[in-house]
Amino acid sequence: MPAAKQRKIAVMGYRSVGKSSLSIQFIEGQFVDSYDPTIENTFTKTVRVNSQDYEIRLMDTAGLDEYSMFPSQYVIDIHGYVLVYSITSVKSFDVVKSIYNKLLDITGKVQVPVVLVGNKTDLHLERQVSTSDGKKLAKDWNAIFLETSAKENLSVSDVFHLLLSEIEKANGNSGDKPNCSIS
Ligand SMILES: Nc1nc2c(ncn2[C@@H]2O[C@H](COP(=O)(O)OP(=O)(O)OP(=O)(O)O)[C@@H](O)[C@H]2O)c(=O)[nH]1
Repeated sequence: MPAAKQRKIAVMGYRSVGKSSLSIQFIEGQFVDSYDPTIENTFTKTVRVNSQDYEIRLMDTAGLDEYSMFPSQYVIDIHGYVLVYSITSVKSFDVVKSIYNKLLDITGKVQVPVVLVGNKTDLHLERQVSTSDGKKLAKDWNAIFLETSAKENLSVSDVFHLLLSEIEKANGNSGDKPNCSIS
């Protein structure tokens, strides 16, 4: 059995889009229906994907807006990003675009492993961002796109599993081969 790989993932987006709820649903398998703004939280969990164990450190970050500087502590050492908006908020969709542009700017990379997540699909009557707009944005970024509901635990673990695969690809690994790159 290959040794567990350590992967650091940052969950970012506008306020109240469900970053903490997605993180807690993935790590603890529960949904807490209360709102407690996050300053910063780190969660850890070991998961197995494609016969490889990963020790995930999940950084649940404070909500940003289009005027926020990209927080420097989420540039170095982060292997991949979960960028979250709420399907009930156009503003949160705009903010996620601004975060992505700042991320590329500050890392100086043309591409980083990203999963774009449209959360709160259970609130379909309040939808303001269409699935096709989300898909199109992710295509422009060459990123993975998923719609989720942290409340109903819909596609939540897929977000993290797919991001781990993207990180492997970015490291030049197609799957379960040993990772010898220095990234
Ligand atoms: N209906 C519904 N509500 C959700 C979902 N995800 C989160 N919420 C609610 O949205 C509110 C904000 O959720 P949080 O997870 O705290 O959002 P956050 O993005 O971490 O917020 P900040 O820490 O302020 O950045 C809470 O009341 C959650 O219960 C979801 O999938 N469906």
